Amino acid sequence: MAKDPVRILVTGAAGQIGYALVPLIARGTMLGPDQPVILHLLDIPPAAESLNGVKMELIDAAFPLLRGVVATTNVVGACKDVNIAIMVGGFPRKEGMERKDVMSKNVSIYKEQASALDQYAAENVKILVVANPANTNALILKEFAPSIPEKNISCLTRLDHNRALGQVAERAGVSVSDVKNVIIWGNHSSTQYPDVNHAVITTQEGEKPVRAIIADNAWLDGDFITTVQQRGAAIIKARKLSSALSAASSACDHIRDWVLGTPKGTWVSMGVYSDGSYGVPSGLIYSYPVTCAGGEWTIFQGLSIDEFSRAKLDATAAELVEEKAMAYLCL
Ligand SMILES: NC(=O)C1=CN([C@@H]2O[C@H](COP(=O)(O)OP(=O)(O)OC[C@H]3O[C@@H](n4cnc5c(N)ncnc54)[C@H](O)[C@@H]3O)[C@@H](O)[C@H]2O)C=CC1
Ligand SMILES: O=C([O-])CC(=O)C(=O)O
Repeated sequence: MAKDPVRILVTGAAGQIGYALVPLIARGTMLGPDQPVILHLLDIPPAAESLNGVKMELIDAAFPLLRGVVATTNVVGACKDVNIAIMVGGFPRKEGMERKDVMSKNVSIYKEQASALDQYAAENVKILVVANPANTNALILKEFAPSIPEKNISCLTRLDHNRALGQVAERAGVSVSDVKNVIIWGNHSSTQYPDVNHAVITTQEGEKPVRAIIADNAWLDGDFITTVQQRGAAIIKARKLSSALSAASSACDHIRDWVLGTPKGTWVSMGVYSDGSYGVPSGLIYSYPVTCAGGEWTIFQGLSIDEFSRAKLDATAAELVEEKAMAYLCL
């Protein structure tokens, strides 16, 4: 029997990530080739005409799975009955800025849109915050949407996770699909900790630790980490615009794994509400290794954390505590 369509909200849909993301959703990359979708596209009035152009192109592309497009500048109309919300709307940083430098512009958007989602979204809506500072925007959204369970609110660190997979694959000379179980800990910022200590590469002789195959701890503990931490800035420097196609693709990966489940023996990184796991203060949106099944994520427990890693997990947590205080000052 044909499935009922799922309503997916994309905010900031007239922007660069929005333009890359909506065709992926309409093609089935996010929820699979048999799942019809209705897209709800939100942007602000100055972008209304451009948003309408995106709607026209979606119609022109004749996507078989696309059962409807709502393009609006009205937050309530956009949030009505949505099952999934991808929150991209906001302002990107420019060269030379840190992501938290756009905090004052963006957190107030998340407070306002939290209320609309709280009141009008479908029960059990799953929310992914992409706009920066992503973890703190997601935390503000959580705090101002009291009826939405915290397990339904997340932020995107899958792009950092995918960047880490890409760096390891290039260095090891293997296919990216043979690398798994890297971890991004903490904030989607330059304090994030890309961790390969539990990551493996599939070889003809089975799975081998990344550290054994790459055999270059100086690189893994040095340039690898800074390359992933600074990749967003490197893209801005090169394109004069921040990452868009990779962000859109990673947002699809994030939702797909959350809804449809992670493959057996694999975890992915998601920014989720911390419960104190791995000694991280509770009450932050912190990126952890998670497995997903039945539409729910679970923090993967029991990994050993060495002294080098401990310091990095703590430093990125400390930045999130600071950002939380800064966000409340902005509101
Ligand atoms: N978490 C992650 O991995 C990544 C996050 N980002 C962040 O995603 C956000 C979007 O990036 P881009 O698409 O490149 O920016 P963009 O400037 O091209 O698009 C943003 C869109 O949001 C709209 N917007 C602004 N305020 C809004 C509001 N109140 N409601 C609805 N829409 C609103 C703008 O009109 C614009 O169309 C930025 O904050 C950027 O820093 C970007 C890349 C990766
Ligand atoms: O770096 C930025 O400002 C955009 C972003 O979040 C990323 O590419 O990871």
